[in-house]
Amino acid sequence: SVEPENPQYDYVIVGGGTCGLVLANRLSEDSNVTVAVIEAGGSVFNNPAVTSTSAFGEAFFTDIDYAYNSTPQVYSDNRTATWHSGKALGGTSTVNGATYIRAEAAQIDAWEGIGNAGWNWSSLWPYYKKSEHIQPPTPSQAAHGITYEPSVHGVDGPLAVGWSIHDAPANTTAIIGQTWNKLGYPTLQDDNTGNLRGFYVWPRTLNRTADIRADAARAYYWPVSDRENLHAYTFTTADQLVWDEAKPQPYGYGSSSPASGVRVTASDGTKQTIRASREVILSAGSLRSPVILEQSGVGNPQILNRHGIQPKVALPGVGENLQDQANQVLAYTISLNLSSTEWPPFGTFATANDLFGSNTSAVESYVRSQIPTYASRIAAQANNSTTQAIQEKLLTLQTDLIFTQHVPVAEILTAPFPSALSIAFWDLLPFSRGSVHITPQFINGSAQPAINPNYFMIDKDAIFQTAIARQSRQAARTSPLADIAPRETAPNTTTVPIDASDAQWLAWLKATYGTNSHPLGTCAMMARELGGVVDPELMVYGTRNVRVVDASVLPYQIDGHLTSTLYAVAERACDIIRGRPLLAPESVQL
Ligand SMILES: Cc1cc2nc3c(=O)[nH]c(=O)nc-3n(C[C@H](O)[C@H](O)[C@H](O)COP(=O)(O)OP(=O)(O)OC[C@H]3O[C@@H](n4cnc5c(N)ncnc54)[C@H](O)[C@@H]3O)c2cc1C
Repeated sequence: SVEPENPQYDYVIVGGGTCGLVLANRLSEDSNVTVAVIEAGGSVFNNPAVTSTSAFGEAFFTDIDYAYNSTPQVYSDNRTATWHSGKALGGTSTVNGATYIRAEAAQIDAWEGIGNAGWNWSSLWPYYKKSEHIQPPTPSQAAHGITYEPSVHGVDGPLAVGWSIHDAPANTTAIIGQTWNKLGYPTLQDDNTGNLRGFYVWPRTLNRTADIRADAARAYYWPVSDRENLHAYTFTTADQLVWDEAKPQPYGYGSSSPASGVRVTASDGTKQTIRASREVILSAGSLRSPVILEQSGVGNPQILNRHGIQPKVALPGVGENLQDQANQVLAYTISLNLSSTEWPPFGTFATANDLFGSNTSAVESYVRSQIPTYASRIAAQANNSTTQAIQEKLLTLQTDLIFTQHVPVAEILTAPFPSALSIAFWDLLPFSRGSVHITPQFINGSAQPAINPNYFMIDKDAIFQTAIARQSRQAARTSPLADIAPRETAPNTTTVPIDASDAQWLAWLKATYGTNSHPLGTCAMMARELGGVVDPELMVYGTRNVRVVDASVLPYQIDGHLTSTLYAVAERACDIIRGRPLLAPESVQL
């Protein structure tokens, strides 16, 4: 079909990914409004690397994966890390591990304290449920040790959540669960209650009956794709926002005229402007939404001026505050004959007390004493976008969550495969901060943006990662797991001896980490004076009709995995945008 030149819609959504398609669906529920989605990728509806529930990793480095590279990491041997990221309708939900685990309640409650009135666990809770429909464990899965708590799940949302028909054999659930119980971790009835400490067999975003991945497109887009008021521009890249210069800047200096649309490039190189009569909403993900803002003149004037971009809104937090977790894997031979073809869904969440035991207060004292140093180090690398005092406030909040509220700090996945056992783990709440920004090469289309997570910049992260590695190894050396995993092959006890020092562990950790693929924080929802980019209504400060709704708005790392929380945030954002009454907060009673 022939597109009208410079077509106009009420809402233009940039990025048809995990959050973008929630917006596309909910905003177009109102047949009186028109909605456009601009998506750089295409449909993966029939792509087996996406649809198969056993294909994790098969889409990596294909044409639906951006496969971003970080800059050389100066605090860890100058290695670069590869960040997979979906380029398709459905975004990263089409290539991810599909794990469905919500955040820890106290972390979401803490959002309110940094300028986000109305955002807390109780107010997000009904939106977690609104997005989900749970498929209870089958009798056979229940016999394999899978449990759940019906009252905490949604029953009629678009997103299918459940356990795969290829679930791991019964004996491994018992072996792994008993091992973690022996180490003091309870087995949870359900890990989606907001209290994560313990061992659990987690559900995934999949349709069990059809045995197919439930990505954002399958859940939110395809069921409504024939709506006449919804149009997806696929294989189309958004370059920058267009401002209506004829209209006044509402807030004087440092604010913009309204955005009137988005300049896009189609796959054949044709450029056009898709006009927005109400709003432009960026949902291009943590690594792209901030650079689209920068290309549109919203960001740190020092950076914009360096690239010859006229600043429209001075917002130094754009692209800063990037946080990701470092992921590591211990490997063992296995003496069981397993037939499972799945990634076995066994997770353990550990608190600082679990990791440090009687040494916890000493670790807490050390971390608290170092906050000024950590804060000054973060401020020094942040392009003059923040101060030591601001970072001290933000790090103190995180420290309180860890040591006062006892939120889990480690996620450990114990995964028996037919040929090996792996134990993957990560520090959930790193203090290191980095950035993503435009470069001349990115602007001329020849390279990716500059992505620098600064892994291990802060020694707290090294201390925690080392303790988590030790705890993971201890699990492998505890029966009954020790009986089926007789020999460690990575790192092995020669490289990292059983009584290895912190320095020996750290050398191995820095040489082998990979990204955990959970980047966030680069358009943080936070008070503007703290470096925030969007307000509690997800509106970009200094603009009047540009919002961001994607992982970049999460202000700091959370427990669990991101999509469950992102679907909930996007659902709540839709009610905000539509001006509808928000769902009533609910407290979780168990
Ligand atoms: C390997 C991997 C495994 C993961 N495993 C899990 C897991 O098991 N469970 C979990 O909950 N989370 C997991 N995550 C994290 C989670 O999938 C992401 O955090 C989440 O999907 C991000 O959603 P988003 O809406 O922010 O961005 P995305 O879903 O990435 O959507 C952004 C969209 O914007 C498009 N886009 C970008 N730039 C432009 C542009 N200029 N013009 C037009 N379109 C553009 C992209 O193509 C993409 O479709 C994983 C992530 C990865 C990479």
